[in-house]
Amino acid sequence: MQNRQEKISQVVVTAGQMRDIEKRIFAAGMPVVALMEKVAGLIARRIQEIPPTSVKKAYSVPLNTPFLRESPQAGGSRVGILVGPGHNGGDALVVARELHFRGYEIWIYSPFSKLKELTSQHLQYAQSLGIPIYQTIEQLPDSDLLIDGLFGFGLERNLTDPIASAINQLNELSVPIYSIDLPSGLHTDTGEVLGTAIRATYTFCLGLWKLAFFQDQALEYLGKAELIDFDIPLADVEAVLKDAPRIKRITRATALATLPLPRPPVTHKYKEGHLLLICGSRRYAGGAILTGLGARASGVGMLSIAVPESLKSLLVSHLPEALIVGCPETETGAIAQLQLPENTDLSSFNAIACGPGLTRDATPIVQEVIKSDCPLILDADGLNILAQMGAIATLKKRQPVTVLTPHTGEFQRLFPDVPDAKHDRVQAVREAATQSGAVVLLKGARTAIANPQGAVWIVPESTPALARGGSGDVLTGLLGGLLAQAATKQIPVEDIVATAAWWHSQAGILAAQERTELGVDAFTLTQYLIKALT
Ligand SMILES: NC(=O)C1=CN([C@@H]2O[C@H](COP(=O)(O)OP(=O)(O)OC[C@H]3O[C@@H](n4cnc5c(N)ncnc54)[C@H](O)[C@@H]3O)[C@@H](O)[C@H]2O)[C@@H](O)CC1
Ligand SMILES: [K+]
Repeated sequence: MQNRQEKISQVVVTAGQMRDIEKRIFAAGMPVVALMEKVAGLIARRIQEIPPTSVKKAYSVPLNTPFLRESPQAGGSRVGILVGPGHNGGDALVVARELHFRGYEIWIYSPFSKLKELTSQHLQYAQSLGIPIYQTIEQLPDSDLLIDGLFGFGLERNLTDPIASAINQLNELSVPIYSIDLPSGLHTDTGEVLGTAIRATYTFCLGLWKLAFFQDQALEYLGKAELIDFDIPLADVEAVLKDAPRIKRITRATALATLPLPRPPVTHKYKEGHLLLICGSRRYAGGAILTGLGARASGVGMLSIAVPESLKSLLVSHLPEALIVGCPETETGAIAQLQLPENTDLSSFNAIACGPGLTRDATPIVQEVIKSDCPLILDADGLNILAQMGAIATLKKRQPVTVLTPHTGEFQRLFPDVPDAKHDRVQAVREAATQSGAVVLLKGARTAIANPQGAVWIVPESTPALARGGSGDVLTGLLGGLLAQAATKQIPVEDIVATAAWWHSQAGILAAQERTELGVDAFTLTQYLIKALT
């Protein structure tokens, strides 16, 4: 049984779902006022706890900046509170009041003339405490920290002046900004910037993770993100999400539970999966090695690698444990024909991963594996060839599992008619999967994986260190190895794909921590895969 915290940390909601969950809580009797007190109290506490060194823009704040002390000296810590018209502004005003009583020097920026009732009451009380309130940006005194409570999930249209230009000016100050719920100006679901948006140093996401936190276009605005769990009952979450296809964050606990560990005490190599990699060409020999090393790290029982004949000895020297199948090659050095060992055909394998380094000259090979009845992963040139064949029509004819692992460019070539790959990556990957019947993994800063029923997994953390040639080849091998091992188990394919993507990201994160973001070449990455689990 997963505990509540683990379950809550997996959930990702849209603004509409969050509103419905909130409605249930209020309908059950929780007073709105009490919930705001509770949530804002938690935020105020976190603001006092966060050490300045963990803050991205900390260079703009001297390390001993007093505003972050538990008990700041009176007059030493200046916090500006940005207040919007809705309950996001109400949260910010409760934070203002709490920090005021903790000895911080507070001022309030409240540019809206019409506020929701509760927000207006909090503003009135703040004023009665003598906290200065300003309506225009020009009046604002200096501060050491800004708290952004302009808009939360209630933002529904583009920001316009004067608030848009005020946000632009606030972003220019070299002062850290902590956003409440999400940086004001971001669309809660797509993460799009609605006119302009606060560039936060830190964001306190309230209650449940909102979808924007996992959309690539939002990342540079979010800063460091943290979930403030305010005890939303799981029953309310379940009641609202019930039949809707879920969007989930893959956590360490889920990924580890999906890995084929521990192994049964009595087993043999073929029981632990037989993977066939089809990869490489004279031009791209390294891709085949990296794919093989990714597969090696998966622990797969048997690994066969089909490459052009002229690459055979190279592959043997790098992967002595693998069965290297040298194939006849074209004049250009691509695989011309799959020449599998005697008594073996494509159905002998538990999974096939096909694509890295093939070149488009291997088109007949890709056509052949698509016709096979073996679970299949297509990557790189495998995807480009599939795109030429017409991805959706081709995949619809295929019965067994297919996994596609495109980056954004490949995705657009595969699914030219799926709208919005730039506007909303999560929606795009979901449509691609439902239309094609494949499990689709869309690579990015936040990789998203969808199954044909529309369920989505998101890899919640990664590193730009992985934006490097060959790192995708490693993922393909790793994923192939896990898929082959899962062949006899009842694990949903998308769980395996998400686990592979999570593992790949974790290895990148660990390698970048030890070697900087410049030190994570694809070969080095393969050396961190096992380390990331231990
Ligand atoms: N979901 C929950 O259970 C809780 C929510 N709380 C807070 O409540 C927030 C949501 O509150 P609201 O629904 O009041 O929404 P917001 O506070 O996000 O703002 C909505 C207000 O902004 C106005 N508005 C929207 N777009 C605008 C634009 N482009 N220009 C100018 N005005 C615009 C709307 O008319 C409305 O008055 C959350 O983000 C969170 O901070 C917390 O107080 C407590 C718990
Ligand atoms: K906000």
